[in-house]
Amino acid sequence: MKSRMMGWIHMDASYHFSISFIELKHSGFQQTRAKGMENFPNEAVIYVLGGPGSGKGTQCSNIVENFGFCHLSTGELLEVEANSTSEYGTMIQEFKKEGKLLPSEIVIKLLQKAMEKSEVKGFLIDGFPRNQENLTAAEDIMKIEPDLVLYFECTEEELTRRLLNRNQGRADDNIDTIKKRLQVYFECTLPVIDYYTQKDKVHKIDAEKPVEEVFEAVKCALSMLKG
Ligand SMILES: Nc1ncnc2c1ncn2[C@@H]1O[C@H](COP(=O)(O)OP(=O)(O)OP(=O)(O)O)[C@@H](O)[C@H]1O
Ligand SMILES: O=c1ccn([C@@H]2O[C@H](COP(=O)(O)O)[C@@H](O)[C@H]2O)c(=O)[nH]1
Ligand SMILES: [Mg+2]
Repeated sequence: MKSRMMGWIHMDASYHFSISFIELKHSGFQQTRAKGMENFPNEAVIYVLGGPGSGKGTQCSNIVENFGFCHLSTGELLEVEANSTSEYGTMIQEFKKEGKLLPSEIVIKLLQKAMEKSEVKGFLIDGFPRNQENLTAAEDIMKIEPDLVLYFECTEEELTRRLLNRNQGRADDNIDTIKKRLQVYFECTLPVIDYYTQKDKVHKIDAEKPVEEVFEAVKCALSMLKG
């Protein structure tokens, strides 16, 4: 029987955190090989990073369609949580509006739950880790290490243009919040990408190109993972 130690988080109403450890039994989880996943290693973890609007979600959809990974966007997980009866709903909406990063404890709890629930054990983790605190939580609490980091590089001008034209009703796609999100990205997330570059995990992709060309580069990066 396979088991793994994972951290779990408790938070009280005044946002104080404590972490305890529970042993999660994996015996009940099916190691299903989804269609398209046959050539990838079991439990592959791919981090998908890049500025807001760089096309992370767009390319993750393409990857899922072609290769069958489980796509987990932490921004979307937070949105779902905010729209539920969660006690953190207001906090999440406020942080998103300000383009600020939520405490790692909240994000990893949602991520852990989604990973445990997924039958497909190859993960595309979109938009995480995006600061040093996230990175430490991923390594020390979740005990996950990416097999590969896809880094979508794009200019600030193009990111801003795309976000202003996205038209998906996102409350943070307005110029004031976009400026704040970009600042957080440059200050907090680029150092995370540098960290994984030092570890030789990063595959940098020119995300300024049309969607189809970006996907060709993505396929090339994924081919390095195949066993
Ligand atoms: N290569 C591309 N060229 C032009 N437009 C693109 C490209 N990739 C994505 N887009 C468009 O840019 C917008 C942002 O894309 P997407 O939502 O995939 O970005 P994201 O990185 O997930 O952003 P966020 O971090 O805000 O979630 C969408 O309207 C999408 O259709
Ligand atoms: O790991 C995360 C992911 C997201 N956030 C907050 O959500 C918004 C939107 O995220 P997208 O990935 O662009 O959808 C982001 O600006 C943060 O406020 C987070 O805190 N942590
Ligand atoms: Mg996205």
